[in-house]
Parts: sequence; C-alpha cells; structure tokens
Amino acid sequence: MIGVHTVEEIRAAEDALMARLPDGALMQRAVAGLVTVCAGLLDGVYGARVVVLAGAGNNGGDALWAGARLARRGAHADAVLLNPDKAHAEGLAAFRAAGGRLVDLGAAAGALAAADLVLDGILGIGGRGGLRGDAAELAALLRAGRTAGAVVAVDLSSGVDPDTGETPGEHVVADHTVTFGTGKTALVVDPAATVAGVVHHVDIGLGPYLPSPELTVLDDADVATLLPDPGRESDKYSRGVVGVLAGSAQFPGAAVLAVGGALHGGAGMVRYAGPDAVAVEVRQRWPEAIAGPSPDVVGRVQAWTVGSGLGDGREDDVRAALGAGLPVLVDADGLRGLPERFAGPALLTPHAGELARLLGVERAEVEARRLHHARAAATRWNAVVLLKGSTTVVAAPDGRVRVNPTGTSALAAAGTGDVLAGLAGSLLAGGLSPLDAGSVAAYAHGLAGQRAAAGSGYPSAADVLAALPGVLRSLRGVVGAGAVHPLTAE
Ligand SMILES: NC(=O)C1=CN([C@@H]2O[C@H](COP(=O)(O)OP(=O)(O)OC[C@H]3O[C@@H](n4cnc5c(N)ncnc54)[C@H](OP(=O)(O)O)[C@@H]3O)[C@@H](O)[C@H]2O)[C@@H](O)CC1
Ligand SMILES: [K+]
Repeated sequence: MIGVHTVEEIRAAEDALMARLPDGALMQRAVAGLVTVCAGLLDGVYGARVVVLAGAGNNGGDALWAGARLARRGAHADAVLLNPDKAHAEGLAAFRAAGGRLVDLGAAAGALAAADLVLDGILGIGGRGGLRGDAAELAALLRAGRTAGAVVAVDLSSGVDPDTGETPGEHVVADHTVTFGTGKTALVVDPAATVAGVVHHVDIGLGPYLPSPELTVLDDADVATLLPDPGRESDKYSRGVVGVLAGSAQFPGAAVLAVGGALHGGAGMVRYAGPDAVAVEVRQRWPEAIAGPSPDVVGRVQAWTVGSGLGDGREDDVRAALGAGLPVLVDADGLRGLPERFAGPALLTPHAGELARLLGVERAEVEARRLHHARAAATRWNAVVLLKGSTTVVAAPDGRVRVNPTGTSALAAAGTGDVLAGLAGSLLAGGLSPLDAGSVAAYAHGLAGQRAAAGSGYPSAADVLAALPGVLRSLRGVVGAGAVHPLTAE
C-alpha cells in the first residue's frame, strides 16, 4: 500500500526527523535517491548533458546538489536559476565547485534543446498556484517538447498542487518524478498525476513520524487480503446473494454485463429484477441467474446493484431497492433517484458527467477537481463515491480516500461500467464495506481491462468481463503464496 500525506503532515514529520539528524542530512538522503534514478535513466553519466532548473527553495537545493553529484561523475551540468539572489546557498556552492555552469534565462532554451536530462527543481511541496513569470515560460518550453532529454521532476512536477492533484496554472510535464518520504496527492490524482510520469519513491526515513494516511493506493496484496474469503464451508447464501436492477428494452446488454460482473465477483447467487424480455436475454447468457419483474418479488438478497442501463420509468423499482435497508450500489440512471441522504451502506459510481449533474456543476469543473468533488458528494449523500475516469477516486464520508492505480484507457468503452457495478455489488453482498467493495472492484476491473487489452488491443466490455475470473484468481494467489492469511487455509 502506498500512503499519501499532506504537505502539513510531511513538514511536521521532516521537522521531527531533522531534529535528530545533522544539518542537511535529510536533503542528502533525498539527493542520493534522486541521483540514483537519474543515473539509471542516462545512457552513461560521463559526458551526459544535464540541465538543472532551480527555484529559490529546498526543491531547487535538491536539484542543484544532484546536478553537482552528476557533474562530479563527468556530466556537463548547466543550471538555470529562477531567483539567483535566493538560490539554495549550499546546493549552489556544491554545484559550482563540481564544475557546473550557470546559464542565464536567455540561453535556457538552447541548453534545454541539447539536454539528455532535465531536472525540474523549480518548486516542490512549497509551491502554491501555477507557475509564474520565467518559471512558467520554462515549463511551457518543456511542455512543448523543446527538449529531447528526459524531464525528471524533483519531488513533484513544479506548478501542480501537492495536496489536491489540481493543476491551477502552468506546470511542468515530467517523464519521471522522484519523490521523497511519502506519496503526495498530486502523484496519484489527475489531472496532476498524468504529468508526474513514472513515479520513483525514495525513503528518507519519515515513516515513523507520519500519521496513518487518509488517502491510500492499494496494491495486489492489499486487494487479495480484502477479497471475501469463500471458505470451505460456504454455501451460496453465505457467499452473498446480490440483486441486480439494471437494463431495459433499450439497453438489455447492461443487464447481461452487470449480472456477469456480479457472478464473477463471488456472489453465491444473482437475482435479476427487470422486464421479461430483458430477463430472457440475461438467462440465455447466465442460466444460473434467478429473475423476477421487480425488486419486491425477486426474492431475498444481501445487497442491491441499481441503475446500469435502466432508462426511464423505473423510479418505483429504484425506490424499492434503495429503501430495502440493504447495502446498495447505485450507478448510471439509478443516480437520478438518490434519497436526500443514505442511512445505510451505499456506494455511488458516477463518471464525471454524472457527478457534475448531481452536484449542479460543469463537467470540466469535476474533471479539474476530482478529489474535491468526490469528497463533496460523499459528504452530501453520506455514501462512498467512486468517481470513474482517469485515476478513479473512491471517497468515503469519513474522509478516507482510495485512489485506484490499475486504471487503463482500455476501459473507456461502452458497458465496462456495467461490469464494474455488478462486480462491486457482488462484493457488497459478500460482506465488504462500500469503501472496500468500491476500491477492490475498481482495482480488479482495471487489471481485467489491462489483461483484455493485452489480448485484443481495444477490448469490449465482454472481453473485460471474460478477463475478470483470471484476474481474481491471480489476486487470490498473491495471498495464497504468502504465509499467514485466512485464505491460505483453503
Ligand atoms: N525539509 C527538508 O529537509 C527536505 C525538503 N526537501 C525538498 O524541499 C522541498 C520543499 O522545499 P521548500 O519548502 O523550500 O519549498 P519549495 O517547494 O522549494 O518552494 C518554495 C519557493 O517557491 C516559491 N514559490 C511558491 N509558489 C510559487 C509559484 N507558484 N511560482 C513561483 N515560485 C513559487 C516560494 O517563493 P515565495 O512565494 O515564498 O516568495 C519559495 O521561494 C521538497 O519538495 C523537497 O524537494 C527534500 O530535500 C527532503 C528534505
Ligand atoms: K519540482
């Protein structure tokens, strides 16, 4: 699991750790990690052309120290100082002593064009708002591809907002980011995450001084641990029965895909509620599904998945499913029938357009501030909100957030959301909390998208669905291979 911390938490941890270390030791740890990554990216350090962009703070200090170390190993290092009077004194002295040259802003474009590697040390966690003045011009040059070299952001891309993942103005677009101590929201939440490139974490010893993180990124082992354990003694009821209220004459495929997602998610049984004509299609594809015309009569379930491809005119059914006092997943058309606030466990799965409609804001506004709006909706409806799209964010009303790391553009295809809804509903029925169900479903769904894309390039929702059982088997295997976990008892 990767934990993400706020600037305030990082500063407090740095202060506590620095009090126990000699002056400058922490920066040297950061620089050592930074230099290792840079050296690995270069085709030999000796003779490589490195350009350091250094702002006035410690971020610029990191970059100058790294430039100095690379220069000592034979690199041609140039530095552009954004604020020469306030440049990091020790870093600058080390850079010059190592043979590094200062380049004025007028010559910066030429140096960037010839660079093999550009170190972006303009701003780190002390940055607020987009880049201004000369810094903005340099970032624009990089963004326009005016260097052939790899752009390596120090700690984070200069100009992005560390704590929100927003890009309020001009910013650096990096190929790699070398980040120190812990994760930052800007490295995992879009739009900023996209401009981080490949993220390399450098441990500088902050761990013991950091609080438990509110925002996390799960990995395979976390997901394997969270997946419901079918267990030897389980029967179809103990594995959970999920009700699926989805699909319509216009969108029968949504019902087929949601029921498929639910069956693959480990539910012992799926009860489908919908019109006969759709139920026939569902049962042709999934003979094991039970079908009935409405939530009231289809039989007992442990959780409901409501809304995918439902169309209009099913408001009574939506009310019945949402009012049953069971855990619910609400997707797509179901989102138009939300209660004032949820009293029980609820997971909402809007995309940006749907969330924009719910909150009465523009879609672009949601895209620009994904974390903010997901959190706002979670608080407003007292529900976990899984905001789909680039870097899916799962926000709980208690403030916890999980950001999904497995997303892929391969999932941008009609019907993949229906599969996700069925899968997450199935996990709810299996006993997972909405936060766990949403984040585990997003993770497995993303992996299924990647696996399907590896097979067919542009996978359909049916391809993603077909990849799910293999993905879930592999994930369970992650724990099976370990020593101590209940799943290994199977
Ligand atoms: N603490 C430690 O031991 C360690 C810290 N480490 C490193 O330190 C970094 C944090 O350093 P930091 O706190 O000095 O802040 P930093 O990000 O360099 O920027 C501050 C400067 O930027 C300026 N500025 C602000 N916004 C701006 C804008 N939009 N456009 C233009 N300028 C803007 C602001 O000027 P001001 O607005 O105040 O006049 C100020 O001069 C951290 O990310 C990591 O890399 C590591 O070495 C590990 C050990
Ligand atoms: K930076």
